[in-house]
Formats: sequence, structure tokens, C-alpha cells
Amino acid sequence: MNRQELVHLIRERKSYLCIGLDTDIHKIPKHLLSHPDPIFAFNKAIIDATKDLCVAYKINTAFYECQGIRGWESLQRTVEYIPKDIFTIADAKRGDIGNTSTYYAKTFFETYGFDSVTVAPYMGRDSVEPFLGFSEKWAIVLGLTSNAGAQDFQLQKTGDEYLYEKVLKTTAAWGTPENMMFVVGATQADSVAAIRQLVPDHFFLVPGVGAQGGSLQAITEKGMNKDVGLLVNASRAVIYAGNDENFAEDARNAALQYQQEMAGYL
Ligand SMILES: O=C(O)c1cc(=O)[nH]c(=O)n1[C@@H]1O[C@H](COP(=O)(O)O)[C@@H](O)[C@H]1O
Repeated sequence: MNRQELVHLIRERKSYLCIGLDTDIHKIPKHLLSHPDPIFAFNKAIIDATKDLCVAYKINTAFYECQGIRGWESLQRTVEYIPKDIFTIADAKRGDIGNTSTYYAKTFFETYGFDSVTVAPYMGRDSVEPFLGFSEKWAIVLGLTSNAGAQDFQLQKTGDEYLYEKVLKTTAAWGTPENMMFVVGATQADSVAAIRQLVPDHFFLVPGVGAQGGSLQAITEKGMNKDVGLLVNASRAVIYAGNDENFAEDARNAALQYQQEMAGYL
């Protein structure tokens, strides 16, 4: 999906909600466990219940990879089930020497057909560039993450600037706002205005609202640009809003609350 289509979708749906399919076999309702593919059965119900409220689904591959071959099958069924007009994110946080990154990119963009993949930029330019050479596909580069460990490296100063600022500025020059986004944690709202100044045009993938306590209002006020420029992710707060036979309806209600708040900001 290209940027124009994404922006159009956000405006049309009055939503910049990304739902995280962090589907944990230990957390899904028990009645699904007799299904031949419980993880897909859960995701299918969540997608059916929320697909008109969100503009993106983020599949965190860890929850699938840990199940071995069956997990990859659940992932494939899920990504194929997501309607084609919705943006898809493989949250795999990849990045390696160039030829290896090329195969990571092929895995997620070609084999599984995702629109985007999250990328860890620590290994530098040749580890990120292979993700940028695919038409209408995106690298979502870790900028300032939502977790406490962001303090350990990202929020350390190198000279006059924080390491994450150097990473953002340097990485932005390798791609364009048409093929690169940045991860900016919702728990980092104090830094978002400064990040928006550094990279005014790029989309931000913003995880950390809901279970991690980030504020949708704060991130929106500080991070929105003329094309909205935000995909705000909620995983646990939506998909585990309920835990019984009505789980999909509960997920819809949780997603609807986010969507309605977003509509008010658009
Ligand atoms: O890249 C990510 O998506 C990500 C980056 C980050 O800084 N923090 C973060 O929580 N995430 C992911 O976003 C999701 C957050 O899940 P919830 O806290 O349940 O909404 C998980 O899949 C995390 O792996």
C-alpha cells in the first residue's frame, strides 16, 4: 500500500488505529482451543469484529514463531485473511548484513505479502536499505521505543544530541516518507514534539497506549502532521478486552472507543 492510499483510508475511516494481533495461545478464550488452528480462529473473530474501525493490523511474529511450523501457518492464514485495503505490519524487528536483510525483506514482503516490517537499525545503512527497495512496501524503523530500556541507549547523549535523534536523522536520509516510518512509543509523549520537528513528514507507528499506559491524546497533539502521520497501535487493550464467548464483541467495543476518540481529533 502506498502513502496516498494509507492517508485516504485514515481520512475515510476517521481512524488511525492499528490493532496488534499479539495472539498468545495462553490468553485466548478456552473454548477456542478445540479448533484445529486456535490462533487463527481467534484472529479471524477479532478481524471480523474490528475491520471497519482500524486502518492497520500489526502481527507480532514472536507470538507465532514460538509455535514453530504451526505458528507460521497461523500467521500466513491471518495475513491472508486481513482485507486487502487494510495496512499490514510484520512486527519482526529484523536487520542484519545486507544479503541477510534482503531475505528478511523477501520473507515478509513477498512470501507473506505484508505491507511493512519493523526494522532495528543498529547494524546501520546496509542492514536497512534492503527493506527499502520494494515498491509500495515500508520499513518501520525503531526510533524511540516505549519500554523502560529506551533509557539504556536511545536516551543517552552522544555529543549534543540523544542517540535516538542521531538514529532518526541518519536513517531518514536512507529512505523517504513514502517507504519509511518510525516507531515512537506512546509512553514517550514528552519527546514527540521534538521528534516531529526532526522528521516532519514521516508516519510514526505508535505502540504503548492501553496496557503500557501511553496517552492517545498526548501523542496525537504532539505527533500529528498534515497527513495525520500516525498509526497508533493497541494490542492487549483491544484483543483481550474480554475473555469469554463474547470476546470479539468486547474487542470491537474497545476498538470503537479508540476510533471514536480518534475521529474527534481528525
Ligand atoms: O515495534 C513495536 O511495535 C513496539 C515498539 C515499542 O517501542 N514498544 C512496543 O510495545 N512495541 C510492540 O507493540 C505492541 C504493544 O502491545 P500492547 O502493550 O499490548 O498494546 C507489542 O507487540 C510490542 O512488541
